[in-house]
Formats: sequence, structure tokens, C-alpha cells
Amino acid sequence: MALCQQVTARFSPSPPARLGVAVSGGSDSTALLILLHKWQQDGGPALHAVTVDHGLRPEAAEEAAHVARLCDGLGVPHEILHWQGWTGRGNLPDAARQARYALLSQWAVSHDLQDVALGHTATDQAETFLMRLAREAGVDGLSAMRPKRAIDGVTFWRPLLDATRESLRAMLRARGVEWVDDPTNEDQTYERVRARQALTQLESLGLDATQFGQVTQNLADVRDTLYHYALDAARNIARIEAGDLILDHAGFLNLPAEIARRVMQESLKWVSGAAYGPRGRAMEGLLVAVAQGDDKTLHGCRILHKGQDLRITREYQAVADQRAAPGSVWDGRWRLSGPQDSGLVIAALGKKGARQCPDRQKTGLPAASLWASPAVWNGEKLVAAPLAGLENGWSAHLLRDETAYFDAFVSH
Ligand SMILES: Nc1ncnc2c1ncn2[C@@H]1O[C@H](COP(=O)(O)OP(=O)(O)OP(=O)(O)O)[C@@H](O)[C@H]1O
Repeated sequence: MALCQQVTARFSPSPPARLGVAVSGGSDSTALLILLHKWQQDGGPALHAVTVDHGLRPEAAEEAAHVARLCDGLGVPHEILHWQGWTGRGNLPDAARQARYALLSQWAVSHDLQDVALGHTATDQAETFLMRLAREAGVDGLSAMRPKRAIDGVTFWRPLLDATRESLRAMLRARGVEWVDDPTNEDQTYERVRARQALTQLESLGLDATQFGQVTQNLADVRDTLYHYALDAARNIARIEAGDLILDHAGFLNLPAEIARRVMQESLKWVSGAAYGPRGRAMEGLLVAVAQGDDKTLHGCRILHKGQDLRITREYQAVADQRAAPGSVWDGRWRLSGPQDSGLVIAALGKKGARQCPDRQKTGLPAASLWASPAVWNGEKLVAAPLAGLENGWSAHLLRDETAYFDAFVSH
């Protein structure tokens, strides 16, 4: 089967021995399951399937049960994960997507799976391109999805990027496999549904998933080239100090806009731990401020001008409520170790805490960096603040290091 070969080729030359597969029950991921199952029968990776029930639509539980029955019939172990985190605020599809990736990563790690396959298709790719066009996206937004991407130590694969939805549905019909039609797929209030309908119109111009696939791939080549040069630039002008990212200001201002934007994106992501950098206008505003020498707060970071340096530090407000037990990770990147005692908590040093550190000025760190740095507290009492010179037997270890910063340019 040609589709089967397309899928297996995506994993060559060294396919994993065990593979997770995320199946929503829709036609794309159901087809993915069937194709991977065929591969398993022919000696491919052992499959483990998973469905996320977002608990947002009444039909979701039945859809997950449908996938469970299908997997049962195929002899593929299957699990249903539940999301209960919707706060009612923000963008629902975005929040659901982020939660889904987090649940899928945790599930994979807990099953010792390093690889998970997703059912994005060439048709998805074309729809996404149109939606991004409507948002006046740049090269990155219009580029092809990556065939694989690492998130939290798990590699997510997209082996169906060359296949159209229609070809997958034809394969399912031929095999008598049923899929679930999500009723929101017909709901015109969703941008994706409108993009899908627009694509049908564009076919009369000879524009179909193949053309979109080629164009997005051309743009992806441009994107990768830009990141290559952005990495070069970062190696020349960036360094790390006490968890802050420091860019040589003059060197940064000399960079071409597309390179400067990428260096800034990766720098803000590294300091904040966010999966994505700030979007269009926010980033443009920041670049203007940096060109004028104005300090700025964005994306949970403070961007400060200090002598020759552009210093990106964590924003105190963004970490003010974060608490962790000693020895565990604080703000996704610090681990503090020292003499354990009951009742100790890791929290930001803050202005009040910084005043209690007599040696803070000797550290040479600006006040903003010290306020957002991790400290050891016993209730209201400050026990240690290793980055502010108050050690008391404690040390701070930065988990997201320089290698992680530079690697992100390659795996962005
Ligand atoms: N509820 C779900 N349970 C399990 N897997 C899912 C679920 N929803 C989506 N997926 C997986 O993600 C793939 C892509 O689906 P969809 O395009 O809806 O996701 P997305 O996360 O919005 O995409 P993107 O990664 O482009 O943001 C599906 O083919 C499937 O493999």
C-alpha cells in the first residue's frame, strides 16, 4: 500500500521499537492507526494508542470509546486521558492544544515511550497555510510543519504530511473502518472550517494540497536557513550569566531584522520557558524599544539596557507566586540545594528579600535580576539567596543551560 510506504519512510532509517499513536477518532488519526498497525504486523514498532477526552463536548466520551473499541479489535493497547483544566479564560482551541501536548508527553514518559505519532495531513497543512495567510504571517508561520518535533523529551512524528485527507478516507472506506465526524467540523464559526471550504474553491485554480505542500516546503527551507544564520549570530553576541541572557547591544542592532527577531524570540523563550515566543506586534514593539534603548517588559521577561549589554532577565511578577519544595524545580529551570530542614520553601527573592542580602551589590547583578531569582524561605524569614550572595550553605543550579539555548535554534 503506497500510503503505508509513505508512513514507514518517514521513520527511516532507524524506526523506534515502540511507538505511541495519538488517535482522536477522526479520519486522519484513525487512518494513521490503521497504517501503523499494518506496519506493526510487518515487523514495525509495537504500538500504544492514546485518546485525549477534553471533556468539552458531550460526544467526546463516546468518541474516545469508539477508538478504544477499534484498538481492542486490532489488539493495540489504548488509554483515555482526561483534561479538566479549562479555566474558561483565553483561547479555547489554543488551551486545549497545549493541554493535549502536555498530557500526551506525560503519558509517553510514563509508558517509557520516546516517540509518538500524530495524524497531521497535507490537507491540514494547506488549511493552516490559508489561516496564517489571513493573519499576515511571516516565513515561519507560512512554512511547512516539521515532520518531527521534540517536546519535553518526547519526539512527536507527523508521518502523514504527504497524504491528503481524501486519500486516507478512501483507504478507510475500502477497509470498512469507521471514523468519528466531529460536529464542529461543520461549524462555520471555526476558522479552520472556513479555510477547508475555501480550499475546495481554490481547486478550480489548480491549487490543491500538492501545491500548498511544495510552497510550504520551499518556505520551510528558507526558515531553516534563517535559523542557521540566527544561531551563528547568537553564538557571536549572546552569553548567559546567573540565569540571565545577555546580548551585545551593538551587535544585536547590527543584525538584519529577520535574524534579530529570531535571536530575540529564542532568548525570550529560554528565559521564560514558554513554548512560543511573543507574536507579531508585541515582538515588533520590543524591537523598536531595543533600537531606541528603552527598557521593556514582555513575555514574562524584563529587557534591560545595561552599558554595552542588552540583558534579558525574568520578570518578578511572572514568578512572584511560584513555590517549590527544596530540591525540586522552581520556575522550570532552577534547582536549589542545601541543608534540608522542614518548612522550607523556594520562592522569588523579591525586593524585600533583596534588601536582606548585604552582599547583593558585590554580585554585580541588577536589582531586577535579583528580585526574580530563587531564594529559600522559612515562612516570612529569608534563609538563603545564593544568587544574591546570601549562601548559608545553599547553591543554585541552572537546569536550562547554554546548550539548551543554542540547541533551540536548531530544533525551534
Ligand atoms: N483528542 C485527541 N486525542 C488524541 N490525539 C489527538 C486528539 N486531538 C488531536 N490529536 C492528534 O493530533 C493530530 C492533529 O490534530 P489537530 O490538527 O486537531 O491538532 P492540533 O493539535 O490542533 O494541531 P497542531 O499541532 O497543528 O496545533 C491528530 O491527527 C491526532 O493525531
